[in-house]
Amino acid sequence: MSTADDLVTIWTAGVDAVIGRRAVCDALRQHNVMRPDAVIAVGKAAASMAAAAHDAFGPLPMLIVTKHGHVMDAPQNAEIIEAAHPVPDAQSLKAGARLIDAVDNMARDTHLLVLTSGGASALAEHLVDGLSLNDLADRTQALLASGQDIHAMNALRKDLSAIKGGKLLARFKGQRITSLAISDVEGDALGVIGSGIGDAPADAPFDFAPYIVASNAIARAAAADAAQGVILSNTEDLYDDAVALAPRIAAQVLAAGPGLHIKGGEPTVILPPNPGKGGRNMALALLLAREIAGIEGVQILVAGTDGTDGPTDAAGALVDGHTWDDSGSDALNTANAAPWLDARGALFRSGPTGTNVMDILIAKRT
Ligand SMILES: Nc1ncnc2c1ncn2[C@@H]1O[C@H](COP(=O)(O)OP(=O)(O)OP(=O)(O)O)[C@@H](O)[C@H]1O
Ligand SMILES: O=C(O)[C@H](O)CO
Repeated sequence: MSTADDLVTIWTAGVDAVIGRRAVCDALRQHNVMRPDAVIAVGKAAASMAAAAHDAFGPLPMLIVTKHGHVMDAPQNAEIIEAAHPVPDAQSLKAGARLIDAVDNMARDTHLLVLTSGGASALAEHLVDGLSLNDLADRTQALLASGQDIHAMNALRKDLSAIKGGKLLARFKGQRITSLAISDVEGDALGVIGSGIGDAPADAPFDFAPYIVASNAIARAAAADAAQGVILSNTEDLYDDAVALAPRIAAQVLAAGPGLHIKGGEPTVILPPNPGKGGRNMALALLLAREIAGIEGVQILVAGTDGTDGPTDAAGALVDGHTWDDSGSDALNTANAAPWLDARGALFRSGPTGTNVMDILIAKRT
């Protein structure tokens, strides 16, 4: 097996350990979750998470809200709304209205199972008074280009929303909510994942049982287990601007001997006006390619665990000492890493994965 295959194999082992269907299936068993009366699933992993509920309990009233193209595992009886990501569209508002309608109409003895995963912030929305869809789309575009981290972005999103930050579940008049979430945020807080669409207000009158069922840490541990080589580091420290991260990561890898480094998190990027095509993983990969240019025996894979990096069809990229040439500077300045990396065979396409635990980087030095 080539080194490139090794990195993809290790990354894939990490992602496989946190697939929605598997994570929810394990959690339902571990926490002895009783059969719910209804299921609401929102996020990029919603279909996969909902499939586990169907596996465990059979057909149930189910509403799934997910990103276009991420419906592969959805149970047949489920109502499915596909919406845009990362910038909300009219479908996101349709999803928000349906979620409100569904929760409002639940009977007093209802046990509701809520399944949340990353992407939910964009995929479902009900606007506060005075805000239009265009306003929301413009504000979201500006936020995404600003280089702010997800905690800062979602604090703002909660203020603009009538369903985020516990507001959807505050409407519930039933008996019990079990809320299972796959975390794609630093610190794994339910109130931040999907801007807290699966969270309940502190004074909720119903029984509320929240659990985080998958995370970046779990995926990285599984990746480390699957690796043959020596693991030199396994850390969740990809939380900075990609421009600042690249030299730090390269220095760490080059200073260490042969072996593997695994990193998790979510780098940020500041986009120029009218950016080209790319994502934060591709931007980081391109910057790393420049750092390791001409050096033999180093390979780095960095990719989003949901299978899509920014508005592209690839998860990320795999670079080595031969990837970089000076035309890469232009791709960096115009945020156009996707076509540049694609032309060099460096893009990594996994397809939608059924999970979303931020990004994973694997660096190998031989
Ligand atoms: N041309 C580009 N080059 C680099 N990064 C880009 C480009 N276009 C968009 N991005 C970045 O892609 C990010 C959105 O990525 P993506 O669609 O993978 O969502 P995400 O952050 O994983 O979403 P969520 O957290 O909601 O699941 C934004 O932070 C944005 O800055
Ligand atoms: O949807 C969101 O808000 C992000 O993916 C974080 O969960």
